[in-house]
Amino acid sequence: MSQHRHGSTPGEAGGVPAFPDLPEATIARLPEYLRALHHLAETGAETVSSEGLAAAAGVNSAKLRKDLSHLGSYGTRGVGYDVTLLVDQIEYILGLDKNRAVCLVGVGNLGHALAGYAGFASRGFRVVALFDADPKKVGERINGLTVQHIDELDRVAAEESIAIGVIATPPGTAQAVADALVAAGVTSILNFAPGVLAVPPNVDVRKVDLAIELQILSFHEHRKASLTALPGGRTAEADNQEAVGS
Ligand SMILES: NC(=O)c1ccc[n+]([C@@H]2O[C@H](COP(=O)([O-])OP(=O)(O)OC[C@H]3O[C@@H](n4cnc5c(N)ncnc54)[C@H](O)[C@@H]3O)[C@@H](O)[C@H]2O)c1
Repeated sequence: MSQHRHGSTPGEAGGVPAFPDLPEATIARLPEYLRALHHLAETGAETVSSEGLAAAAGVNSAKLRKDLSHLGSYGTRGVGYDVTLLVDQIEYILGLDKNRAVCLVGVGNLGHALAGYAGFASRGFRVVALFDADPKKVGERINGLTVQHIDELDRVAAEESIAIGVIATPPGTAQAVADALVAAGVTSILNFAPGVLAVPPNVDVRKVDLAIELQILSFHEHRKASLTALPGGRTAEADNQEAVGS
C-alpha cells in the first residue's frame, strides 16, 4: 500500500503537542501491533515482552520499542507491556474508538467483494452506504445495504457523517468520484483505482494497488535470482533468461 499525505501538523494546546506527530512508517505498523495484541488478549495474556510482541507482529523488537515510545509507552522492565493498556493506547491513537462511517463508490467486481466483507466492523468501521452510477446496480441489496445512486452522495454523506470514502470505480472516473466525495465533505479516501488523485491539502488519500505490490515482489524475485551466482560468473537470472529466449 502506498500513500500520500497532505496534512498539517496536529493541533497544539498551550504550546504542548495535543497529539503525537508519528512517523508514517510507525503509523503503518500500529495496526499490525493491534492485530497481534488482540490475538494475545484472546489467548488470555495480560502482559507481553517487546520480543514476544515483535515476533507476533512480524517486526524487529528494537523498531517496536521505538514505535511504542512515540506513544509514551515504554513497558515495565522484566514484565513487558500491559496488553489491555497498549490496545487502548493504539486504538486511541488510530481513532478506532470513533467507529467511523465509510461509504463505497463503485459496486462492480471489486466493490461487491468489499461490500460483502464483514471484517470492517470488527476493526472499528461502519460501512453505511454503497453508491454506483449504473441504474441497474441501484436498488441492489448487499450485506444489509441498498446500493444508492451516486447523485445521493451529498445528502447521505451529511446524514451519516461519512468520514472515509472508498473508490472502486474504473480509473477514468476516479478523479470525478474523488471530487464528489470531497465536495460532500469526505476528508479521507481509500482509492483502489490505479492512478493519482488530485485532492485539497486537508484530504488524505491512501491507494491500494495490487499490481504495484506484485511489481515490488517481482523486483525481489529479480534481485534474489541475480544474487544466486552460478559457477563461472553466471547468474541464475541470466540462465533463466536464456532458457526463456531459446
Ligand atoms: N487495487 C487493486 O488491487 C485492484 C484490483 C482489482 C481492480 N482494481 C480497480 O478497481 C476498480 C474497479 O474494478 P472492477 O473490476 O470492480 O470494475 P467494474 O467495472 O466491475 O466496477 C466498477 C463500478 O463502478 C461503477 N461506476 C463507474 N463510474 C462511476 C461513477 N462515476 N460513480 C459511481 N460509480 C461508478 C460502475 O457502474 C461499476 O459498477 C478499477 O479501477 C480497477 O482497476 C483495483
